[in-house]
Amino acid sequence: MEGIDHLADERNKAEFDVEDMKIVWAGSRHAFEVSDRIARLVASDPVFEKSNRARLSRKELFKSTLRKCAHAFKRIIELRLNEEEAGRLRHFIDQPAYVDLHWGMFVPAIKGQGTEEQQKKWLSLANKMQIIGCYAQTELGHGSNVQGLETTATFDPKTDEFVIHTPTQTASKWWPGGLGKVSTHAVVYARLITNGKDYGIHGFIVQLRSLEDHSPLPNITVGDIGTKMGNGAYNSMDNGFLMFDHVRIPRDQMLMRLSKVTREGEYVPSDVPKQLVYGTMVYVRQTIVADASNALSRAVCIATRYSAVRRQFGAHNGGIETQVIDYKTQQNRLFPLLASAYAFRFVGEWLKWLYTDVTERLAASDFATLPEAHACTAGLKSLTTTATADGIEECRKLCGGHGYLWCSGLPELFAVYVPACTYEGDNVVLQLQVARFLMKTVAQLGSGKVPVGTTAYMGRAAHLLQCRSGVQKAEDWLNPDAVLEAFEARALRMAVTCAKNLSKFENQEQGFQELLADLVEAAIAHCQLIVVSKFIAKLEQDIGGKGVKKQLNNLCYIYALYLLHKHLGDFLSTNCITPKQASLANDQLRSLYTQVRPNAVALVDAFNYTDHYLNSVLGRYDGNVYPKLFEEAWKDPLNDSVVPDGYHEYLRPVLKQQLRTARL
Ligand SMILES: CCCCCCCCCCCCCCCC(=O)SCCNC(=O)CCNC(=O)[C@H](O)C(C)(C)COP(=O)(O)OP(=O)(O)OC[C@H]1O[C@@H](n2cnc3c(N)ncnc32)[C@H](O)[C@@H]1OP(=O)(O)O
Ligand SMILES: Cc1cc2nc3c(=O)[nH]c(=O)nc-3n(C[C@H](O)[C@H](O)[C@H](O)COP(=O)(O)OP(=O)(O)OC[C@H]3O[C@@H](n4cnc5c(N)ncnc54)[C@H](O)[C@@H]3O)c2cc1C
Repeated sequence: MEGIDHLADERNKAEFDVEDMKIVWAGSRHAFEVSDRIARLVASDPVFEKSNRARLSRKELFKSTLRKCAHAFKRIIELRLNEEEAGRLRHFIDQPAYVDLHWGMFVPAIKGQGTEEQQKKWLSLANKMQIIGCYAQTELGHGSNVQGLETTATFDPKTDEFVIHTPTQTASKWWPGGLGKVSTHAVVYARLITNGKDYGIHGFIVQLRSLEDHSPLPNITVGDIGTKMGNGAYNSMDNGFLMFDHVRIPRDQMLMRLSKVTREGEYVPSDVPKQLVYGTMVYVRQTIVADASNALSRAVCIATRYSAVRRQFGAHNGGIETQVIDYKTQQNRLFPLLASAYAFRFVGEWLKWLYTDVTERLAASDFATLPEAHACTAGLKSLTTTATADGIEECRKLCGGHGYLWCSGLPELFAVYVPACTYEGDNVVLQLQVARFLMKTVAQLGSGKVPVGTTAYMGRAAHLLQCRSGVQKAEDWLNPDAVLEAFEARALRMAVTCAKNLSKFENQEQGFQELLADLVEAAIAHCQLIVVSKFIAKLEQDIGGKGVKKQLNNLCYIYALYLLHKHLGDFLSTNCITPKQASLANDQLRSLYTQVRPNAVALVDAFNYTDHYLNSVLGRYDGNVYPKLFEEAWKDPLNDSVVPDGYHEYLRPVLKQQLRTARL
């Protein structure tokens, strides 16, 4: 059956041009061409083979990760890949590794917080990987509460050095990726103390290991924190612990772009907002949002192809059974995830734009949009990673029993992805940042200050607080204004209710703590509005290609109406819509599922994933699932022998015992 496309019928049904959709998904023809070329390069290189990852011991997995990283670096140099191509190469190799933190956090931290001189010195080493760095912020005792970190950096004016110290066990750095076994350097976040005064958290570049033999430098204790969830999965990463015993570093290894300590030990605060010390997190949260659509689309691609291959029930007189993708329940679970993958793609594109914009403004000393950029990156990181982690697990269930096999690709994808709900900010803690931002915005509504950007809708409070949806028939829910108004009214009303409840407390902070759960829900409503509005904005762009826009339109309204259905309680209790209108939204949703159905396989083909990248028997491009499941089963080490190891010691005696008992 090799070579036959079992999904050909599905592909023939498509009502749009997949090649054009591939360009939309990639963001541009250029981005598509780069991704396509690099994905094939990775897939054809045996060093990047990954189908046996689950069977490797932790040590073997880690060593093979080092090999892949070294080989990737060699290929980048040999092929003279530029930054974009190198990034795609790492992406398609698809194995969490120290390089993610080196390129993803260490380098950006120095770029964002180092002076020009510091950048020149450290980036020239880091860019050539003559040093390898990580981002050492979290401690055993504190992760979310960054202000609560305990590691100290005390200035010693006698020697012009900082003394980095771990005063307690809970002050040990704990979690940084790449720290455990690889990094030679770290950006360490510590409390800056000079002249006996504590100036709070600042970043310092600290060398951890010898560049000659890789042994830890004196007074540094460092190691791996242990095995994490799942076979293979995130265990290729050496998340580490780190303790300092009065380790000395030169003063100029404090990252001094924002604030400085002089030779005399005087602290010179920055004239820019001190929150910029959190800048690396804003950057990484933005990349995590862009990455959410990768992970979700991957799971959806597997579940969609397999749902078209899999048949259950419905056969009459020995005829062919029903493809499970034809069941409305399957569609109701799968298609909103397909729509979410596209929605997150477009909101990720927009967030990248927002980040670039705020970076340019900051460079020109315009800090006005920083709070919004923080709220958007925090809130969307939280929203998209939660939905993606839940979505991957849903895709596993959509694949029935076979989804639970490692070779479906879904268990490992889930185990690799799910910590995204925690790292770079716990998802609840991050929504509370959005809630604080919303409460501030609501409080300013009467002050004449006009809300802008993603909170501009709050400026129309007079209308949005009292409007009633004008939807009268199912098709009215395809009107962007009707959808936006419902989402805006819901978000605003939830935020205003929280603000009103807050005002009942004499102590605002105490009130905030009391209302945490409601505040998180209001923040989520605001973030969902952002995603819906950016999808609608995408549709207003000039999108060419046969039938492409129609498909995107369907997906956009599936995303919005599915959210409306899922959060119906919010929409009804805030009186934004009536039960009748909710029922019309459901009718429309069912109709959209019917329209998407013939296009579903082509819509996941548009992700342009290679079989290597998917690493899934169920998600194979050719749909040839069953023979390949057998092939994988035969490869399992348990099938190396017909009679298992341990039979003579542990099975035979039991069986014999039972036999004797049975005869009695
Ligand atoms: C191919 C490539 C694909 C890439 C694909 C992805 C790759 C990705 C691989 C990932 C691999 C794992 C990488 C994990 C790497 C870690 O996990 S690194 C560690 C990350 N740690 C965290 O995120 C900690 C979370 N905690 C925090 O961010 C902060 O402490 C909190 C929660 C925001 C609280 O801050 P706080 O200063 O204690 O308190 P708060 O009063 O709330 O804030 C003070 C002010 O600062 C503002 N503020 C707070 N944070 C910020 C900020 N970040 N910016 C601006 N302003 C801020 C607040 O709004 C507030 O403003 P005002 O109201 O005063 O005006
Ligand atoms: C795979 C992985 C990789 C990581 N990589 C790095 C790295 O490279 N560098 C690094 O420095 N760190 C790294 N981290 C650490 C990560 O950033 C932290 O774990 C994360 O910020 C969450 O902090 P925490 O562990 O202290 O959670 P906690 O804050 O202890 O959270 C525990 C619970 O308390 C709740 N909670 C906490 N505070 C509040 C509050 N104010 N209000 C309401 N609820 C609250 C949370 O919602 C959560 O349910 C990594 C973590 C993981 C899992």
